[in-house]
Amino acid sequence: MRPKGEPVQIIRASFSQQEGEGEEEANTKTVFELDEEKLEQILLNPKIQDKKVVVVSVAGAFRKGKSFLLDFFLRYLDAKGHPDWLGDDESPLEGFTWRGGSERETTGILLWSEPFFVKLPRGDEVVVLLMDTQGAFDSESTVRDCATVFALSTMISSVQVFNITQNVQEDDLQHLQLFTEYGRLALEDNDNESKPFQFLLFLVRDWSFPYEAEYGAAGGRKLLEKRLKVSDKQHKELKQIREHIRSCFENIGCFLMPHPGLRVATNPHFDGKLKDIENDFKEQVKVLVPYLLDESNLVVKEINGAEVTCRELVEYFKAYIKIYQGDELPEPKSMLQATAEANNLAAVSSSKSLYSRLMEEVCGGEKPYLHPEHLDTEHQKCRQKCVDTFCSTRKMGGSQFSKQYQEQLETEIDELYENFKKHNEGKNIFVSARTPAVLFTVMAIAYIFSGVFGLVGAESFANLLNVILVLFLVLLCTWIYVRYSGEHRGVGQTIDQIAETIWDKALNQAYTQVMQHAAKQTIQHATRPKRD
Ligand SMILES: Nc1nc2c(ncn2[C@@H]2O[C@H](COP(=O)(O)OP(=O)(O)OP(=O)(O)O)[C@@H](O)[C@H]2O)c(=O)[nH]1
Ligand SMILES: [Mg+2]
Repeated sequence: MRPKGEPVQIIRASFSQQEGEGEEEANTKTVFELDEEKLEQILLNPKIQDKKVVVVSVAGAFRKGKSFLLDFFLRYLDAKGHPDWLGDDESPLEGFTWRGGSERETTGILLWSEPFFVKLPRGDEVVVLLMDTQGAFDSESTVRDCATVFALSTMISSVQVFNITQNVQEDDLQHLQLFTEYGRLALEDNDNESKPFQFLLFLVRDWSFPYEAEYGAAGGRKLLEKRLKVSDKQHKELKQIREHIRSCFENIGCFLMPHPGLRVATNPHFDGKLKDIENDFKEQVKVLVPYLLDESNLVVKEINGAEVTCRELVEYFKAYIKIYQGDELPEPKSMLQATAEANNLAAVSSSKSLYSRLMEEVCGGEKPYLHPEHLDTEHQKCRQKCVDTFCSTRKMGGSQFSKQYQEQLETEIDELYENFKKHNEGKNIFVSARTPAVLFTVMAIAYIFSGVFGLVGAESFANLLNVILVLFLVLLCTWIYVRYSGEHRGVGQTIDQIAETIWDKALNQAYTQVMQHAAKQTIQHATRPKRD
């Protein structure tokens, strides 16, 4: 008996070609697109659009029986509380497409087209939506793709079934942490008090140790308590993962499922008939499905504490997908890539501090002024030494990967050198004495010329020069005060600028012109034919 309706792909993955730096670096990026029309057809159906919604999603690694399990959920909801909902032995399992084999089946995110209505014990009728997702870690998806699918389905659903096999392993927890963080980041809700997601169920498939923890929710609870336990003796990293997971979900459960039997797992002709499935498995399916979907266990979707209707969910879908289409979220990295990056950055940082240390010895605070050419030679020596140290430090990721970090190191060293250069210049007594020297020169010139103009009777010129003399005297006194007291440094800088402009525009030019003129005279004199 096929349930009414069909799976509808509302989020599909498409590939877009991205420009790289070189031709060989051009790569494809998966873009997740929302099929708004299909989504609206389902959720804006007048019969359901204003009803509160329960979204049950199943996510996890690929080829682990997610779609297969969802078809049992469909049977249960379709039977509307009938005790024999599991059906007869001969009907094949249909609904969300599932199949055997090692290649991935589901892509993107799918919803079941027909809504299921359930009356809650509190009185109102809600709509239950089932969501199937693309399996993570297939060979065609990047870490970003897997994180996006998992994060999106976690953000949209009120119940996230995290489908894993055989045990709750540390790598499952690490992936869960990465993926949920990717979701939490997108929500931009930095208030760490409230938990962003509702119910997470670790669903352990093929549990083979019922003698340690029995199948079902009670055994699951036992296992989960052990796996998510936080103790003082634990390493910080393990503690952090567990605290992170707990901080993301209001409620966390675990359910242990038995193996469905070899016919299910290995027979290519198995079509989902109940008669081919082990009894243990069927028994636990009969417990698991009501555990999630019974009217008293349904979890209505809430966002920021308010229950969400189907119509509102459409808007959330649109908003969330936009976040993942944009570039504002950081790129989640594979473990090796992230470690290689950290290694390289650490090597850059220690080489940089070596450069600073070496240069401090050459031209640090206490050291006297060094001729710029000499400083440059020292800089080249230290720079080479640091780049060599960087290259010889053991780093993950290979030499090609570390090339960009070497370039980064070189630019950062050059920036540091600019600072050392400025510092060294500051120690040049002639440079630091330039401002008072210029001010004093202007005053001297004004004094002499005012005397000359006084003598020839040009009183108004003489007076003007006296005013300039007083003005520069004031500037000189102010400059000395600023230097001495360290206050009003802006005023001091302005006076420095005035002095520098006068030096560049007038004195320096006059000096060069005088020198050039003198040189010309000397040459003319030397080349003039001698008269006997
Ligand atoms: N070992 C084992 N196999 C199962 C279980 N449930 C289903 N299978 C088999 O696993 C295979 C894959 O099932 P699917 O439902 O297509 O798996 P999926 O996780 O949706 O796979 P993708 O869509 O590729 O991500 C089928 O051959 C099922 O018969 C289970 O609990 N244990
Ligand atoms: Mg599937």
